[in-house]
Amino acid sequence: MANKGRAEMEVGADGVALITIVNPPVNSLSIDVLLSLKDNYEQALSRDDVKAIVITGAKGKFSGGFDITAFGGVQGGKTEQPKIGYISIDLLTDTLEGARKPSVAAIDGLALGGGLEVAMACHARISTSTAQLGLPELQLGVIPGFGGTQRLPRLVGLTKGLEMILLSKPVKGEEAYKLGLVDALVPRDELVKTARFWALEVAACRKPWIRSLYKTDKLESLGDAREILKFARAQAQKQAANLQHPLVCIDVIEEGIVSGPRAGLWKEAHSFQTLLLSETCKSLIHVFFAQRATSKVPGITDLGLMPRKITKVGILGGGLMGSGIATALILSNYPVILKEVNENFLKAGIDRVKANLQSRVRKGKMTQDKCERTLSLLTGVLDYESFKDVDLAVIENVSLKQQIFADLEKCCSPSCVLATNTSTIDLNLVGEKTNSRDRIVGAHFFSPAHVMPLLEIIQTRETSPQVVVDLLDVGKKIRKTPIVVGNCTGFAVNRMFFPYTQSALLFVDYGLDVYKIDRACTKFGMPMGPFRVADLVGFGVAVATGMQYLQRFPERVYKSMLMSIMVDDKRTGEATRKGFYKYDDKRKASPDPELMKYIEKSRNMAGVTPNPELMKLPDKDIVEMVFFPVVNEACRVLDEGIAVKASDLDIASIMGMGFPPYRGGIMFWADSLGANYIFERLKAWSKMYGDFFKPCSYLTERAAKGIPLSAPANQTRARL
Ligand SMILES: C[C@H](O)CC(=O)SCCNC(=O)CCNC(=O)[C@H](O)C(C)(C)COP(=O)(O)OP(=O)(O)OC[C@H]1O[C@@H](n2cnc3c(N)ncnc32)[C@H](O)[C@@H]1OP(=O)(O)O
Repeated sequence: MANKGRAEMEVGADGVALITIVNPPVNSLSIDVLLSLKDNYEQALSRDDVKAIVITGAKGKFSGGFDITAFGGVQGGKTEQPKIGYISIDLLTDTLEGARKPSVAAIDGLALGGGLEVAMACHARISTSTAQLGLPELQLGVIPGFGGTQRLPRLVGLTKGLEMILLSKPVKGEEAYKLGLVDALVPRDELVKTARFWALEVAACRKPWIRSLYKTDKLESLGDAREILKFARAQAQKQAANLQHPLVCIDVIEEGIVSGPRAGLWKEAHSFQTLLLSETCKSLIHVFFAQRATSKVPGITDLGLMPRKITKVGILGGGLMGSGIATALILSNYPVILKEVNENFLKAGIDRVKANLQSRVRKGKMTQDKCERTLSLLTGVLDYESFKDVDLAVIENVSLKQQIFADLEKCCSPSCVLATNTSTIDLNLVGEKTNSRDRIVGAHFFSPAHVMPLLEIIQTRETSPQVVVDLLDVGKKIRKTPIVVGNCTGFAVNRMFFPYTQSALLFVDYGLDVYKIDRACTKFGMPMGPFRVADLVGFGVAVATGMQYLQRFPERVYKSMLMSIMVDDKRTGEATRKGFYKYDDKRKASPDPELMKYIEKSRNMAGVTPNPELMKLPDKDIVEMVFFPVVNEACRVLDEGIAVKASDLDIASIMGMGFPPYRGGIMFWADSLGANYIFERLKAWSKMYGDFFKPCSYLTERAAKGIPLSAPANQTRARL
């Protein structure tokens, strides 16, 4: 097999060996790179003409960390791994940090995970101000495994070290310098030169020769350290009660503080190995690659098309979504023209954008000055005059979309992409009165649009691949994760979301408690249960969406009357302070005993007698009852070719519905339980509760053949 990357060494006349990590695109540390690093080191240490060593990464990136592609091989038992502790102790600690010749890391671009750990094993670090330094391993379900749990707290202090590791939060060079993580900041073109000089100065004992593993000046006293660790444990459990690895990480850090850094290194190495094989790690690695795979769309991104440059965006409608989209765009430096129908609406739209930016200023995410510069990218207009030179026009939920598209066709340049933000509307209808159907595309943002990370890009049969490529590029620039889907009622995310609420409503009619369902879902890892979400979104939207589904899929909609009954009583969710929960002045939700009267009415209307046995169900069953219909619908979405691949639905469920990422997304989770198990349960429920649960043909077939739900189907009738 071809080598996966290498480290290259060049010895200069100054006596410095420059070792460069070369493994595009992010110079990840594959086993090949690490072994080659070791070879180079041994050579540098044995050569008389080498006085000091500088490590850097090729093409302006130090290293993106351990090679994540190798995780899968290890988990599947296919890749042989070096023995435990070989990299972190033998190589980085004993060979590199313990060497008789000093090493300096020259950091530009990124030093993440194992990359930063290599740098921390060096005796000094020089960085550019824009470099990103961090230990994001927890995001992947593991802990730093090359000494990071020991060295980072010793370099930046325990509190900051814990924050960076537990939140997987990198810092920029500037902050790293203030924290003492790097020793000097220099411009990019002076980086290697300064590092060489620094390394020679260390060798000549004119600059400190620091082994970070044994630094203690930044560490708190044992008593204080224990308090800090106790607080960190409580926080970690509060944030994600189902996750073990943050707690393991804190234990490993504690071991180093209590029993010394070498004991800490050993505990780290063993824990890393165990966590690597955990379900959480497997799920999170899957999510890492699935997220990157969403922008690889067969038949679109493999045609060699380059995204066209979008220099200006026009937005029609400055309501909640329009203003959110405008905010997202100007935050990424796109000039935006916002059109409204009258002065009042326009002012309200611009004020919303201002409020969105001000909220960032208040949270310390943006300076007032930057806020004003960003806002200057927004222009409000009342006519189409300035639309002549826009490259992308986004239409918010305005009535008369057809007319608007016909108008736009006349005003905009013939190459302008015409995008509509919609959650349900049929795109074919929207473009009916134009000759521009090839440049009409859906851009479904999730509210609040400047915060939520997902962007559904909806393609009709006529949308050109170029237009999709253009929108994928804009999506990436405004830091959204895009998924490309076909045109249908609800597209991918809402198609999956609908059965989630439906199933919950059905089981309330049959005797389950609203709050018990919500609790089971949040314990499973959802940020909110289906009823709390309905309160947040407002019943108006939920009831209207329900009607659309009823029209489109009458055979599998459960007609619960509960929400309509509550709407009749002006009880429509959080906005009215009363929904499934009641809300106090601070919008804190609490269960409302009054709810029972609506539930009883709903049960009467449905003609069902509640079954008290349902209240005895364990949380696991409730979760399955709520989510298996979602799996069933996800299977239909795949089968119909609305989504191209199962992993896109994993990302859609995580980013659009809040499905816990550490379960890998809806399809990945379903496969962990097995198609047959899901099929059997749905079949049993469909006998008891009706066709809402009836397993679809895709699920039935895969269950019968024992094929995983996410395995690609050769014969998928792609609608894209
Ligand atoms: C023992 C150690 O402690 C354990 C570890 O080090 S675990 C690894 C820790 N490192 C990380 O978690 C960093 C993960 N990577 C990232 O966050 C981001 O990729 C990044 C910030 C490095 C770059 O982001 P960005 O420029 O947006 O590019 P992005 O699309 O994400 O990545 C570019 C490519 O590099 C790949 N890549 C990124 N990091 C990688 C890694 N550590 N290993 C292998 N491949 C990696 C991506 O899969 C992608 O491949 P593709 O082009 O085939 O899809």
